[in-house]
Amino acid sequence: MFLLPVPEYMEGEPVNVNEFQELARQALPKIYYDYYSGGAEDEYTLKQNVEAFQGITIRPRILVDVSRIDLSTTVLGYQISVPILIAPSAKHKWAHPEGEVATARAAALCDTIMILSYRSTCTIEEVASSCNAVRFFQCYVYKRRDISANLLQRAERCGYKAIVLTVDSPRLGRREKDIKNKMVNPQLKNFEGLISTRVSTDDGSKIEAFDANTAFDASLSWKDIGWLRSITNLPVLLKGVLTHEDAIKAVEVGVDGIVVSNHGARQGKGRFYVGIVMELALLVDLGAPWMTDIKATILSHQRRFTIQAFVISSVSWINICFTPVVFLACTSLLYT
Ligand SMILES: Cc1cc2nc3c(=O)[nH]c(=O)nc-3n(C[C@H](O)[C@H](O)[C@H](O)COP(=O)(O)O)c2cc1C
Repeated sequence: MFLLPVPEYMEGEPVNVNEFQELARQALPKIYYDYYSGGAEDEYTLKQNVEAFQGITIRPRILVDVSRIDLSTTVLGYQISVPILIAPSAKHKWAHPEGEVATARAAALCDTIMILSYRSTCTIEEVASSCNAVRFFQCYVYKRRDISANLLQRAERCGYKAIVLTVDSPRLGRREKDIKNKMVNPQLKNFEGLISTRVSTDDGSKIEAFDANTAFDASLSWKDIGWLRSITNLPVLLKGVLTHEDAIKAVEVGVDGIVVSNHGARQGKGRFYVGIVMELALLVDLGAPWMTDIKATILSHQRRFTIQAFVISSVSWINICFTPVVFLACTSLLYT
């Protein structure tokens, strides 16, 4: 009988993804741990995200030759080793001194794509020069459009391959833990000389001013995709789509892909992950922050995708526009 070799276990090493979360809780100052792990308001949607994942089961088929498994796929034509991308997440330096540069190196090592957050703690240029990972750049649109244009054009010059426009946050979520911790948003290097990003909860401002609510352009609408197209030649993905109506609109305005996401329940009460996927699954942004078995998720995702293809089969162009991919966030917190 053939037995798989058991890797030597080092005392204290995590063997399950949930253990990383506990290690992070022990290692990080509470204010940062709460920032990374928290959700908006009463965290009801966050709990729903996690529970939805726990409810997913796999319908295994037997006697299939699995001696050679190839999980590689392509996203926007870029070959990656597994259908998992690193989702944009802000402020990696709060978890590790090397910040997003280390995350980009991890992406390169795993042969996948990193989406750099607009609100990163390393600059667009630092991350670009750190390794040869394929990188996308996530952005928000500020009232000061010149600032958004500045960052997008820098990303394009630095060889980022796509723009991921996050559209689920006309106003930022009210994260109660951050409010209680009196979290202070740092001045982000990408914005130096452009705008102050430093905001604190104890500077006399109201809770609504806690984050970038004063800077975000709440009037952003479908017509502005044209504006985005006019300032960049890169493909545009929309992140934060939660209904089939909006997915269809996204295709109509000519975006190159969508990311189904409720922002990890950080920006209010978007519909939770499984509910979204039952409506449509195109690019799937995982709704649970910590997963126990990534492979199981990919398999179940593919099964759901098949179901979705059936549900939306009358809208045949959707099948050719999108690649089924699982987006994973928080990777830097776990691995840097
Ligand atoms: C600490 C943290 C920061 C995030 N920052 C951003 C961001 O700057 N821009 C963005 O579009 N999404 C951001 N997100 C949302 C993620 O891209 C992703 O949608 C979310 O984490 C859901 O995936 P998960 O539940 O597997 O973590 C952030 C998520 C976390 C946890």
